[in-house]
This record gives sequence, C-alpha cells and structure tokens, in this order.
Amino acid sequence: MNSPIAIDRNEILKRYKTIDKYTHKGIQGHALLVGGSYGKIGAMCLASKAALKTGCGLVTAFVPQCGYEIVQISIPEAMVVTDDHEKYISEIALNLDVNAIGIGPGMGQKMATQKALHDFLSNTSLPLVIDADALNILSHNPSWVALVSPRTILTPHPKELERLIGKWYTEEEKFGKTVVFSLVNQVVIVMKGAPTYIVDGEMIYVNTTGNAALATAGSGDVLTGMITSLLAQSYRSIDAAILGVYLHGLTADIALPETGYQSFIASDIIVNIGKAYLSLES
Ligand SMILES: NC(=O)C1=CN([C@@H]2O[C@H](COP(=O)(O)OP(=O)(O)OC[C@H]3O[C@@H](n4cnc5c(N)ncnc54)[C@H](O)[C@@H]3O)[C@@H](O)[C@H]2O)[C@@H](O)CC1
Ligand SMILES: Nc1ncnc2c1ncn2[C@@H]1O[C@H](COP(=O)(O)OP(=O)(O)O)[C@@H](O)[C@H]1O
Ligand SMILES: [Mg+2]
Repeated sequence: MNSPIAIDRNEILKRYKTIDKYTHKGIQGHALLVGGSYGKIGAMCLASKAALKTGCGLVTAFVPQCGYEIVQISIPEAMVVTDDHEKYISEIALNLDVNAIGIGPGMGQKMATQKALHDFLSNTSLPLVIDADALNILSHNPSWVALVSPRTILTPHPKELERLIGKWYTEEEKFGKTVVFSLVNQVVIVMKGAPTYIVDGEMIYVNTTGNAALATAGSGDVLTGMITSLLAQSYRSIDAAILGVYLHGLTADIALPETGYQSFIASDIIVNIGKAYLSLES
C-alpha cells in the first residue's frame, strides 16, 4: 500500500478555486439531493442546506411527499420536487438540468426505493455522490455496482464499508480491499472515520482536520451535501472529495472552542462552513 498523502492546507490550496467576480447562480452549479423517508427528512434538510452553504448556485431536493413542506419551510432557498409516494422514494423521475447529484441520506431501503435506485443508476452519467441507504442498497445488490458511472464518489462509514466490501481482519486488508474495489469499479471512496481516508485507485489520502465533535447524527449527511455542491461547481471528483472532507473537518475544529465536543451538532458544521472557507483566503 502506498503511504497516504496528508490532506493539509497546502494540498487544499492546490485545488481550491476562488469565486469569479462575474459568476451568477446560473453558472455557479445546480446540485440535486435525492433521499429522505418518513421520519428521516432531516437528513435531506441537512444535506440540502450544506450544499447551498458550500457555494453552488441552486439546490433541488427530491423527497417523498411527506418531505415537501418540511424542506420548503426549513430551507426556503432550496427547491423541492416530490416523488409520487407519500413516505418513501418509489421512482426518481425528474426533468431537471443539474450538474451533480447526491443520493442516499435518509432514503430507506424499501423494495420500491431499491428499484428506483436501480433505474436511476441505469440512466444517469452525471457526477454523483452515493451515501447511506443508497450504499446499503448497492451492498444488497452487488451486481448493480456495475451501473455506477466512473468517477462516482462513495462515502461509506465503517459499517457501510463493511457491507460493501465484506469483513476485514487487519487494517492492511481493509485498505487492500478498498483499493481493489476502487480500481475495479473506477470509483472514489471516502472512508469516513477518525481520520477519514480517501481512496482513488492506488492513491490514498488522509485528512488532517476534524475531531470527535463530528460523532453526531447527520454529520455524514452534511458531508454528502458539501461534496455534491463542489461537484456541481465543476470540481473533479477527487478534488471535490478532498476539499469537502477537509472543510467538513475544519468546521468542527473552528467550532470546538465555543461548543465543546458534546454540544456540537450537524447544523454547527453548516454554520461554520463560511469560516472554514475564509480561513483558506487568509
Ligand atoms: N436526522 C436524520 O434524518 C438522520 C438520518 N440518518 C439516516 O439514517 C439512515 C441510517 O444511517 P446510520 O448510519 O444511522 O445507520 P447504519 O446502520 O448504516 O449505521 C449505524 C451503525 O454503524 C456503525 N458505525 C457507524 N459509524 C461508525 C464508526 N465510525 N465506527 C464504527 N462503527 C460505526 C455502528 O455500529 C452503528 O450502530 C441513513 O439513511 C442516514 O442518512 C442519519 O444520518 C442520522 C440523522
Ligand atoms: N471521532 C471522530 N473524529 C473525526 N470525525 C468523525 C468522528 N466520528 C465521526 N466523524 C465524522 O462524522 C461523519 C459521520 O458520518 P455518518 O456516520 O455517515 O453520519 P450520519 O449518517 O449520522 O450523517 C464522517 O464524516 C466521519 O468521518
Ligand atoms: Mg451516514
């Protein structure tokens, strides 16, 4: 295994793009977030708001009908399109011009949702982030991984990774299996944890930001929104993954003196994205 490259400020400044003075929302990128189910619409609110706060020009959330008012009221800046089903996603049918898609937060794994994911993957080649229940559905249906377009980003936490690649008994075996999965399927894998590693074939990166405050509900949903936003802003997959993970961790480092570990919640990540960006400019 190659020794990992540390994702530090220097690595970030090689990739970070400042905002063009003459940009506008029409060219700043349109991110689509797909997910949510009854009782887990909050995951989509977090991902959608995080996408907006990471800088894309437009965000649309695709949720089951029960999520319509929740998302519209909690994030007025986001647009909402609903599935035909009340409580879960049953068909991802939408006719929108978007630049990147993040799928999975709070989505559940109903059979109809599984079929919807299959049909969606068969029909999209847009830059994509696959997280949470969308990863779990792939683990249940391993042959569907072949439908995933090259350069797609997968963001498993350790349990999701295990469901995807199988059990490992040593760290070396874990990385070996993840590298093979990345090479065979041509995907970028964000191995979330403490620390987070990013695997792009044989290239392995290790993040240097973040702390235990991030061990809180929804922090991964926020990361999905952030990386999807960066993809929508035309960052390459590997750069979106690296920059997203770094900024996400940095928010917790910035907030910690005020919140402590215990009271930090996923919404505090979103609140501090601005300060994380500003620290790159100074
Ligand atoms: N407010 C909301 O609507 C929320 C919705 N969520 C959604 O709930 C669904 C289920 O996600 P979960 O991740 O909770 O369920 P999972 O069953 O995928 O994962 C939970 C289990 O994974 C293991 N695990 C997680 N992180 C680990 C780590 N760093 N090290 C070792 N083991 C670890 C633990 O054993 C834990 O019990 C997803 O769709 C997710 O997006 C969650 O993100 C929580 C917040
Ligand atoms: N102890 C920790 N130190 C640093 N980062 C952590 C720690 N615990 C969790 N994280 C980060 O928080 C996020 C958790 O993601 P995930 O488990 O998908 O949360 P959720 O599904 O609740 O949104 C990941 O980015 C992970 O790296
Ligand atoms: Mg998660």
